[in-house]
Amino acid sequence: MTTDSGRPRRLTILGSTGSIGVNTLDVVRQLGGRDAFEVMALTGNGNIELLAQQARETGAKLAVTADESQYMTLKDALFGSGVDVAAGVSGLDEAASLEAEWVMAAIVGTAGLAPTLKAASRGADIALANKECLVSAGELFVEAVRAGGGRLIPVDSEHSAIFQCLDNDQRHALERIVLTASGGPFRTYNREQMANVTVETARTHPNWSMGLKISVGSASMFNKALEMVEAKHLFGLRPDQVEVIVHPQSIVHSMVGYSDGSVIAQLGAPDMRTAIGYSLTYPKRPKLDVERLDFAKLARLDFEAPDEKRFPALRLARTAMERGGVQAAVMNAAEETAFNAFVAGRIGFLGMAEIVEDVMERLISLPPARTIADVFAADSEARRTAAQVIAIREQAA
Ligand SMILES: NC(=O)C1=CN([C@@H]2O[C@H](COP(=O)(O)OP(=O)(O)OC[C@H]3O[C@@H](n4cnc5c(N)ncnc54)[C@H](OP(=O)(O)O)[C@@H]3O)[C@@H](O)[C@H]2O)C=CC1
Ligand SMILES: CC(=O)[C@@H](O)[C@H](O)COP(=O)(O)O
Ligand SMILES: [Mn+2]
Repeated sequence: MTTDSGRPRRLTILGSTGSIGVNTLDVVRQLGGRDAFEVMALTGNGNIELLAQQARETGAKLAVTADESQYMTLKDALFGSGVDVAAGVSGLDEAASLEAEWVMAAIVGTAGLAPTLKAASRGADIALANKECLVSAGELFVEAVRAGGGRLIPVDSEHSAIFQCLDNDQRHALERIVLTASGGPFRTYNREQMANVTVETARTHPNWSMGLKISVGSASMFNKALEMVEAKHLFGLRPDQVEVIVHPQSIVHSMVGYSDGSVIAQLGAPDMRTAIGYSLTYPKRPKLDVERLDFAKLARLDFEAPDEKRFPALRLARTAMERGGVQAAVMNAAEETAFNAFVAGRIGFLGMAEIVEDVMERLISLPPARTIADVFAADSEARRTAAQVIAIREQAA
């Protein structure tokens, strides 16, 4: 995919060693590899072997590990390759600063916010997989992209679907969006069954192959909770315009409802390369080697109302959106902290939502964020509070 001047399009992948990162590199290969794209920077964290391999294969200018202690390992792995190496927060900043026209934001969690903001502020098109940017920083993030002059192109499958279904000429007639949710591996479990699940079962998504954090988030439906807030900011919606429907097959990726009763949906196999490819070639569509839907084989598509009693994350997202201010940033940071505690075996599966709710109540009076620094402050406060709540629960147990 060359630019108008015929030179390869420059791109950077923040989080190239993760599930989205690997899929992005596959799409880049399918669309012409080095003939069509110039890879400026690739970043990872702990998976140094894969990062070095990707950097060599793509001829990246710069490879960055977020983990400073891995700097020498990465340097050694790339010895003689001509790839520059950097590490830590400053390394991520350097990666985001290189002149790539298109940046895939695929770092997991709030760690992705600062480098994505850096790329946005210098005017890069942002392909946004990292939903946490929008959940935490909301309008401030949208404004940063707007001020930079680049485009914000959603990659999250549901938001890509809505983006594909939204006709800008009909914006005035948009009534609602309907986010589909698989329901995760515990869709049919009762609360007693959910209380004792392991990380291994929680990370086993019925349809998608994804990183650990988002997979567990699908199981608790905190992924959908984050996506509700993400959608609100991406498409400028009121909270009551954001609906969720459980759709166990993950074939309908989401829908847009208009004032004449029409509902436009985007369908496809559960394969992130479609959304990634669209973000890379938008407004054109790429030709991709992904599965085509066979409707006769599919035979049926099911839908059911979500159960907010078994999955309180959805209720918490609605509360966060209605309260506004930094409540969504608090929800996001508390959830990340609770997720880490679940993975570490310190709390049970249901404890995650309980901790998030507790932290949101404790921090209900935090002032709204005027700047990104305020967002980071709220995020830190929520992590501190969540850590305290977890410690109190452990003492009581
Ligand atoms: N996976 C999917 O299909 C989808 C993902 N998303 C979103 O995309 C983002 C990435 O998800 P996914 O690819 O599944 O996640 P993964 O866990 O698979 O990958 C995360 C990436 O971030 C890097 N990373 C981890 N910790 C840090 C850190 N502290 N600082 C900098 N980099 C770090 C990892 O490096 P390393 O591996 O080297 O340790 C890896 O490159 C998330 O926000 C997720 O919600 C959205 C829709 C679908
Ligand atoms: C691929 C993607 O975008 C994920 O967010 C996926 O949709 C998770 O599925 P559920 O959260 O609906 O289980
Ligand atoms: Mn999604």
